[in-house]
Amino acid sequence: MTAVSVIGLGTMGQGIAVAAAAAGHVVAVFDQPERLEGCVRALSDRFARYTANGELKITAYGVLGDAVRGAEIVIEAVPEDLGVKHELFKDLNAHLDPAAVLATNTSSLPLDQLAGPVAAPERFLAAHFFNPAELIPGVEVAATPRTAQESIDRLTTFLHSCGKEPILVAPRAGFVANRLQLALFLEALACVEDGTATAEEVDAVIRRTVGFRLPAYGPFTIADMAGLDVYHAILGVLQTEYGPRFAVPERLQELIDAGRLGVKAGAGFREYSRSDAADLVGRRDALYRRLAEALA
Ligand SMILES: NC(=O)c1ccc[n+]([C@@H]2O[C@H](COP(=O)([O-])OP(=O)(O)OC[C@H]3O[C@@H](n4cnc5c(N)ncnc54)[C@H](O)[C@@H]3O)[C@@H](O)[C@H]2O)c1
Repeated sequence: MTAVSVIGLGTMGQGIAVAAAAAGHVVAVFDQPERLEGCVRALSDRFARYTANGELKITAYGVLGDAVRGAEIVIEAVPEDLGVKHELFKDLNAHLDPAAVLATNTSSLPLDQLAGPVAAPERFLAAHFFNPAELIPGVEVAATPRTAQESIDRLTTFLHSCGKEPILVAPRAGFVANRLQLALFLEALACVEDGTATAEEVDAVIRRTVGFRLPAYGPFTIADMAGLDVYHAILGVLQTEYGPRFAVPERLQELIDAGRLGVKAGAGFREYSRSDAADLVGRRDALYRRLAEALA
């Protein structure tokens, strides 16, 4: 059981607090005093929806120092504003336990800039949850060069204990998920603007085709299964039609030149044995059947 404090009890802070409380951790929460009551009410509702019959055990504080006293892990989810986060970190310097790990839930702010006023940078890192945080299993974890390995280990242990899957990525703006989500969004918008489909039609295509695939495998495994030569041919057509944003990347060309065409060649972005290839298809099909039923 870990003593965890969640600072900022809006959309994300509520979900993070629900996930931690449902896992049996000792949870303290803090928000601006005038908002605290409403935030805690919303948090209670979310907890009830999440657990159905669990009892919510959190303590809400209107004073920052009280909320983080004795906390082993502090997660901030205040607005995505460098100034607001810096002010909070300055205040926290005076109150944090010397061993406390401080995790930011920033979506996009570069971690080295964010770390500026943090008094103990070796215990500062990012834990990027996704909304709704109580339900979405993945959490991007990013550390700066100054973050101690022990802090990463303590945060990931805590996340595992909440049933989360921490995924370590570099501390670059937007990490991985937001870069990919925004790239998809920009191309979706281009489809609408050039008249290929309406926004509703784009949403339907994503939900029922490429989005339907993604719970099984990410873009590299999907590409290996499709065949990198197939991707190469499609990119050639799209580049002619839509320009250089679809040019064949050097990395893809190198793999193709080396004969690494994907699963069918035994290697693409990864290596595959014959049994791997059969497993990939078997697991994919089993999951898609369950998904199709669940979504029907
Ligand atoms: N909303 C999302 O889908 C999402 C997803 C991942 C990450 N994030 C990130 O999480 C963070 C919070 O986002 P959100 O959507 O929950 O915002 P939000 O506006 O819903 O909540 C922010 C909360 O912080 C409180 N707050 C403001 N200043 C404070 C301070 N000084 N001390 C304590 N509390 C303070 C506000 O009263 C509010 O309740 C941001 O960094 C955001 O980029 C958001």
